[in-house]
Amino acid sequence: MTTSPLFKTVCFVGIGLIGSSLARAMRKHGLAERLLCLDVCEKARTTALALSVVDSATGNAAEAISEADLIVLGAPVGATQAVGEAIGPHLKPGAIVTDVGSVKLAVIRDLTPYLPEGVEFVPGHPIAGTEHSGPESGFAELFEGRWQILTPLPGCDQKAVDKVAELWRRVGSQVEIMDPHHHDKVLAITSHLPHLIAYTIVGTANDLEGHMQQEVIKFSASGFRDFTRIAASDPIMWRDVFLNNREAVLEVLQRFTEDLTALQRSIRWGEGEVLQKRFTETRAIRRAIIDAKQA
Ligand SMILES: NC(=O)c1ccc[n+]([C@@H]2O[C@H](COP(=O)([O-])OP(=O)(O)OC[C@H]3O[C@@H](n4cnc5c(N)ncnc54)[C@H](O)[C@@H]3O)[C@@H](O)[C@H]2O)c1
Ligand SMILES: O=C(O)C(=O)C[C@]1(C(=O)O)C=C[C@@H](O)C=C1
Repeated sequence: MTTSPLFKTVCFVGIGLIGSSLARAMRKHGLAERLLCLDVCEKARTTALALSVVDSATGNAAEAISEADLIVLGAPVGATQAVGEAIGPHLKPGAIVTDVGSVKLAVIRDLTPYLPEGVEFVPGHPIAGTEHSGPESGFAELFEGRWQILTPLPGCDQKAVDKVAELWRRVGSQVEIMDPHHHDKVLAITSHLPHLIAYTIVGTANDLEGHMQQEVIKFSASGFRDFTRIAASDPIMWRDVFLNNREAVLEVLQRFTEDLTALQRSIRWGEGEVLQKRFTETRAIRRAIIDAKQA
């Protein structure tokens, strides 16, 4: 469905999987008059242009930013300070800046010092993605039926928050407003820890002796295959997530390690009822998630 444009000129800073998916969705729904991108990677710029994801692509911040009404930051979260430094001097009064970073407190900390008066920042995080990266991997439907979390700071202009929320609703997402600190704690358990576990288990399998490694690939059962999908996620993006949500991840990892040790003990001592009770509880959680999706 095509609707009236919400923004005149939109600039994506980082036109990878997420930036290019949002650009495609905005084009599909007619939400902007002009789509630009600023990316440090020439290949990403060329690909985004060749695929008509954007109308114009540049590595020059002044050119990209000075006319933009909405700026969407889609670079790895560890690049936020560099992005702030590059775009800050060129932001026009009245512009809205938003981001899609998987971590919120660190992005707010690293970007805010570079934002001039009269520019509103509405931090955001789409709970949608894949293990692929780059503009060639994006698709317009990525955000349909998914959550978009916004973590505006006190004092942020409500009109800017409403406009960014409207953008995400129009690309098919459901919007939730959350405190950034709470966001980082919730995502540490629902997204960051699962990725760490996947990286670990696939790494452990890879460290096995040569003949065992071959068997792992040959007989990879579906449970392990699911882990390998997650473990194929972008190394730079995930390095930055762990370094920038250190406290929340370490806290939840501590609890996870204790729970794992308790299960290890139950296996050692043959406590079948303990294992069965735990697995019954976790099966109920899976079913509740599926039911909530279907509701
Ligand atoms: N991949 C996911 O599943 C997913 C889901 C939700 C949110 N996110 C978040 O979205 C952001 C982008 O992730 P992605 O998967 O699209 O990454 P990606 O690797 O596909 O794209 C990132 C792009 O940013 C560019 N970039 C890097 N540094 C830059 C800089 N200083 N200035 C301009 N461009 C720069 C890169 O060249 C690349 O084109 C990350 O912050 C990530 O945490 C990712
Ligand atoms: O489906 C996947 O591949 C994802 O990992 C997506 C996923 C997630 O953990 O759910 C990954 C990182 C995000 O910041 C948001 C979404």
